[in-house]
Amino acid sequence: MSVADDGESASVSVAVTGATGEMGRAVVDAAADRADASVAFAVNRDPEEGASVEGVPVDPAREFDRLLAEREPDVLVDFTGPASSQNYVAVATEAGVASVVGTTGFDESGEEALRECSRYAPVLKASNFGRGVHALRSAVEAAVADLPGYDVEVTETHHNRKRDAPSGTANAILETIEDARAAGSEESGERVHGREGEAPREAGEIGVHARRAGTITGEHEVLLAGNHEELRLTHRAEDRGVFAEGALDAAVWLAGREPGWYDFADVIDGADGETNSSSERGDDR
Ligand SMILES: NC(=O)C1=CN([C@@H]2O[C@H](COP(=O)(O)OP(=O)(O)OC[C@H]3O[C@@H](n4cnc5c(N)ncnc54)[C@H](OP(=O)(O)O)[C@@H]3O)[C@@H](O)[C@H]2O)C=CC1
Ligand SMILES: O=C(O)C1=N[C@H](C(=O)O)C[C@H](O)C1
Repeated sequence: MSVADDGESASVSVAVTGATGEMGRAVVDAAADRADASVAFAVNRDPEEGASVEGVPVDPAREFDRLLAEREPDVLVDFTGPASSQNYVAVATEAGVASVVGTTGFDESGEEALRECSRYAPVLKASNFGRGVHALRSAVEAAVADLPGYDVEVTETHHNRKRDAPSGTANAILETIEDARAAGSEESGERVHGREGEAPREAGEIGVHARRAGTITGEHEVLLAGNHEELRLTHRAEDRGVFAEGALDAAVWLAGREPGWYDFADVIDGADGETNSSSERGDDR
């Protein structure tokens, strides 16, 4: 962390991986307009010679260890893929650098590998850095508690390049629904992914639908229906800058914390330095 003349913390420096991807670009772009965060360096798997984003050179990923040692960033910000994310976080942890992970689509062993790193350095992982999604999950929690027995269907819609389904955010919302039902002693049935053929709805099941089309940034809808009425709670991201700003807020919050496992809820709710404090809302793959 660089220090201003008056002794106040001035700017958290971040290493950006996947820098020529959609989110990597958005993070570099957002950092350029902030006083509290700056880019220490940016890498991508195999950038073209002389590649840059917003004037920041993009180095090849094979230089990652060297750049960590030379530039000493405070925090890694990673939006790549599950396999590369695990590698980047492991190397950053080894160097004593905190990690903010926005990548989604981890399986259980990938998630476990990240959690193992969080024993040695701070790791903050969130499937969605939109503040509105945090509010959506709170609203879903309240609605499920107030409407026991209502049918619930979750639908997410994303651009046609997205690899994982359902989205990490949809999985987090599903956890929220199941936790809220459990808290109210309501039984949750299976998650049913799409429907085909003879497939009548069972009581308690949660329908899950993933749509992929065009350049849609990201939309999540939770439909609750029963008692001849319906409630639809929807979040729509209009621009990836929303996620990038949230990830940088998380990086600024995470810098200098104790090793531990953190969530974006900790940033928004202002948890102060607890280790392994998050996860009250369950898994956030
Ligand atoms: N938490 C949140 O708020 C958000 C999370 N996401 C998640 O972030 C991730 C990235 O999304 P997005 O930016 O749209 O995707 P892109 O495909 O646009 O970018 C991914 C980047 O990661 C790199 N990458 C992928 N796999 C590897 C690998 N095995 N080794 C090295 N580099 C790799 C790609 O390199 P190359 O160009 O060589 O393929 C690319 O630069 C996804 O998991 C997505 O779900 C997205 C938006 C918001
Ligand atoms: O891949 C994306 O684009 C997004 N992925 C995240 C997810 O899987 O939930 C968040 C956001 O919806 C955009």
